[in-house]
Amino acid sequence: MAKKAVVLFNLGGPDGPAAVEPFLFNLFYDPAIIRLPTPLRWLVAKLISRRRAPVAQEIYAFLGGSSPILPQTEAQAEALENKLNEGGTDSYKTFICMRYWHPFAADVAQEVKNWAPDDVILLPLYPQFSSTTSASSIKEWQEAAKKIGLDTPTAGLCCYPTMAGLISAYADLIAPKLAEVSGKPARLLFSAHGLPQKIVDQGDPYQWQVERTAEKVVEKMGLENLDWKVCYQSRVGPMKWLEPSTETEIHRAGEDGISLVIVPIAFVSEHSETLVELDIEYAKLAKEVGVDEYHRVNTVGVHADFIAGLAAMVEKLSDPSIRSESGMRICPSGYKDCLMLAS
Ligand SMILES: C=CC1=C(C)c2cc3[nH]c(cc4nc(cc5[nH]c(cc1n2)c(C)c5CCC(=O)O)C(CCC(=O)O)=C4C)c(C)c3C=C
Ligand SMILES: [Fe+2]
Ligand SMILES: [Fe+2]
Repeated sequence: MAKKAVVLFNLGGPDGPAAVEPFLFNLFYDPAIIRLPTPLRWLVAKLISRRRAPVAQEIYAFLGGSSPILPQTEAQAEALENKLNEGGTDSYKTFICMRYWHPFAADVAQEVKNWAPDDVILLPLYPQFSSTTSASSIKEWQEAAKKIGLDTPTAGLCCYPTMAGLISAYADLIAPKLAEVSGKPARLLFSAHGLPQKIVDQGDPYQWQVERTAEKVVEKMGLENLDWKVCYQSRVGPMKWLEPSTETEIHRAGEDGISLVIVPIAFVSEHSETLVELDIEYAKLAKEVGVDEYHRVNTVGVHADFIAGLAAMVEKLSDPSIRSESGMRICPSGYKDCLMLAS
């Protein structure tokens, strides 16, 4: 029975008020986020994290001072481990690795090494690939693994924007929310975390993949004349970010005098961007600008279709014939645009 370690990657979040500023520093010190050389990047990260901390602390205060992203990811890791070990011949163990707060790659790589697996599978919990998320996490992992001499054969998954289990989980979660709309007609807003336009212009496939996810969900819903739109939330800083923004779309819905059903299309668990930004800030804005009804669809979380889809991809990755030479850059959904570890 082969031992297989599955490492789930996500962003991470502060585990208390004192962690907010150092968490933000780690985020802005990431060269995938702030693309400056080292001493300057350190200084910029210090300045931005100090300035942003009070705003972020207010956001996390709504959640009791900390992010639920780790417990949410733990639930997903447990569900995936159970699914993978269901009657199979391999023994799977899931690990969680966060990019900007604990558990960090250095500690998790050591834990994986101590478990002594025959195979390691890297699974970013980002359906759509971005240089700022999946690639940044995998790079950090590879550096940590190298440092401690973890040289177990490793396969990684770049992205899965149209994975069947993801799409059917969304369709299943959206349908009852659409049915809840009782007043004016509804528009479905697929809201993804934004990205500076410059990063997309440099070749990041995130926006393209987000659009593919939304299209597939709409196709799966099979509703005639469904009114829908992709938009981007959570802008930070003065740069131009992807458009239209979610705020702009909420204003437009108010002008059109319709209802909104909002779907977080790039997050697979609940955290500040869903529980505060979507549920509190945007819900308030929707009311102010005259949106008739505002409903928010839950993230896919531990939805059985999503977990089964992840498990199927992990099992597929166990087949060495579908791995590239480096073990990475696997794109089961056929996205040639995926740039992960192409270099
Ligand atoms: C698809 C996922 C994400 C992308 C792409 C992404 C890019 C990105 N984010 C920032 C800045 C911030 N993001 C923050 C929180 C946050 N971001 C994501 C996901 C993506 N980010 C998640 C899941 C979370 C929530 C974490 C949690 O609550 O646990 C924050 C902190 C919150 C705040 O201050 O508003 C910042 C800052 C940039 C600059 C960026 C791309 C360049
Ligand atoms: Fe973010
Ligand atoms: Fe890919």
